[in-house]
Amino acid sequence: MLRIEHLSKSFGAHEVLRDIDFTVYRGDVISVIGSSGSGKSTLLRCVNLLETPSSGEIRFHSSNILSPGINVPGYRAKVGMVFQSFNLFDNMSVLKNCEIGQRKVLSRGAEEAREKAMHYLRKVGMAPYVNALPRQLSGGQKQRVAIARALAMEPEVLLFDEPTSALDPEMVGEVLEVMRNLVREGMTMIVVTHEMAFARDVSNHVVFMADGVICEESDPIRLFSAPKNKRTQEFLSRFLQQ
Ligand SMILES: Nc1ncnc2c1ncn2[C@@H]1O[C@H](COP(=O)(O)OP(=O)(O)OP(=O)(O)O)[C@@H](O)[C@H]1O
Repeated sequence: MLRIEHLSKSFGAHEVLRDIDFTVYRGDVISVIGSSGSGKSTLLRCVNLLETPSSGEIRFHSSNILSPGINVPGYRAKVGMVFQSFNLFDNMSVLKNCEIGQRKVLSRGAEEAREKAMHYLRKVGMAPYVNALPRQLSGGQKQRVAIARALAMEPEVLLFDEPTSALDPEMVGEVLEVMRNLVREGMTMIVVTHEMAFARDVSNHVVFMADGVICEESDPIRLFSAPKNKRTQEFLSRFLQQ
């Protein structure tokens, strides 16, 4: 459903992504791992069009979404994103946060938007907090609201950019549990993560990046038990020592 072809991205003279190619099939759960600064977040931001690639193509159901005239909000509704820092609207209640995108981008009526918002807030266990403001919530609760907000758009693919990195350790589990439930339901996901256990146990495909290129990719069993690339081996052995 999503194909990235020869994607490169530079910030000035700094080439951050180089000739990235990969394909996402329906139901895939792809973890993107690699050291800090290897380009993982930039890759996800390019897929979501928060950054404009310097070259290459992104095909979603065979249309090139980098062509002029593409409906960017419409595309982002189908390819949703969950950020490390939640990106909730601070002045809006939990419910409003989950309704606003549906109203503005999908032109859903008030009642339908409310129903969908409630449905997905229940799914992530946040229905009791509909009237709360984000500042009244813990980090784990904020992230669960952010996931409900993305789900309320009923996307075909969800992109997660280090969804647990900003959380206190005791809150990581509740967010990973919500993500595991989505995987069980067949959600297609790309997850940039430092959670190696999630990458190994939950995804069906793992992409290892270093210095803006994909060094190695495979199913998690092979990648974690017998990495072929020297940089993958070094990266994983550092993690195993921790
Ligand atoms: N807007 C920007 N302007 C200039 N350089 C940027 C910008 N965004 C990212 N970079 C640079 O691109 C490189 C890759 O950053 P990116 O955040 O994609 O890496 P990452 O693998 O996600 O790292 P981390 O795991 O620490 O989040 C870094 O050197 C970073 O400084």
